[in-house]
Amino acid sequence: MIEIKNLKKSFDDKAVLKGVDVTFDDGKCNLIIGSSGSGKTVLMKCMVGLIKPTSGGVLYDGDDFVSMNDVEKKTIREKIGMLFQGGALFDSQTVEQNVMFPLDMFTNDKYAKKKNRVKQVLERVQLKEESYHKFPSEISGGMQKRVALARAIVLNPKYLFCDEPNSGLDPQTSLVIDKLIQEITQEYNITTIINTHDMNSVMEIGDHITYMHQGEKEWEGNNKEIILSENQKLNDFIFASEFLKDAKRMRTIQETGEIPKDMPAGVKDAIEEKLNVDLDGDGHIGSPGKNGPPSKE
Ligand SMILES: Nc1ncnc2c1ncn2[C@@H]1O[C@H](COP(=O)(O)OP(=O)(O)OP(=O)(O)O)[C@@H](O)[C@H]1O
Repeated sequence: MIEIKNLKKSFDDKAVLKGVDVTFDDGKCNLIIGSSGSGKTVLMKCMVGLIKPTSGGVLYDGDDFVSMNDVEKKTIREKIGMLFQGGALFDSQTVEQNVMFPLDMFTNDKYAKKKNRVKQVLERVQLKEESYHKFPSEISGGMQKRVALARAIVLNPKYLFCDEPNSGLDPQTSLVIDKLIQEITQEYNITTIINTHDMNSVMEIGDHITYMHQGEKEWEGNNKEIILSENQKLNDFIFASEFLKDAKRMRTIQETGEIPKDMPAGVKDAIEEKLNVDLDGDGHIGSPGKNGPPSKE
């Protein structure tokens, strides 16, 4: 668990974070959303120690990272995995070498043990052995993201930070990467924080969503609550963003009664709840057995 306590950050006299309080739980995909300049990246950088906050706390399982000395901070950093925007793979190293890099840096393990661990995580992200000796330029964008994810989890992190994990990917590949991050988060009970602009991700894997607006936490909730939220700023943000296409789809559904084939299940369920109708005829409003009232048949 990571707790952010009254976190403030100013650059000169410009307040960028104005006292943020939020808790990110284990085993959950915690998404941070908000328009450009709202403070998402500064918040994430304060959490991993790349920026020193002006005041407030960042508690990793109860221990305040901000007030730790360098040795203590190192023990926390060793438990953090990071998936950078664009993947940030080393172009001149093979897939296997890229994933082995953190093991070379932070462990004294023998080569055979490291190789075995690399194989294990590459298998976990479903990368075929034939790509292990390829260079990043020789594999697709989706495969590069898998490699970057494998590298982020190779040291068994307790906390995983992902900055725009879907940037540059098509919607279908984005969904695959989202699902992979979600599965890994649940499987290893990781506290995962994802900075994203992708509303499909919000609907698919948003266990907990923090909406940032002008340096403040304006709203928090899950992917069902976000659709039903009456928060005006949040709704303005949602409808001004990529989600517009889903809003349009919603209108299409209302007008024609047809669900677009490529609509993610989470979006469909949320729209069912918003409209209070069973669009796909599965006998439920929202996801079966979990959310929403039973359909009125
Ligand atoms: N090192 C810095 N020095 C001065 N101002 C900064 C610095 N880093 C960020 N800022 C300012 O802080 C504000 C918040 O920036 P931040 O990068 O956190 O936004 P964001 O929500 O992540 O936006 P985006 O979605 O575009 O990445 C912006 O006004 C930015 O100019």
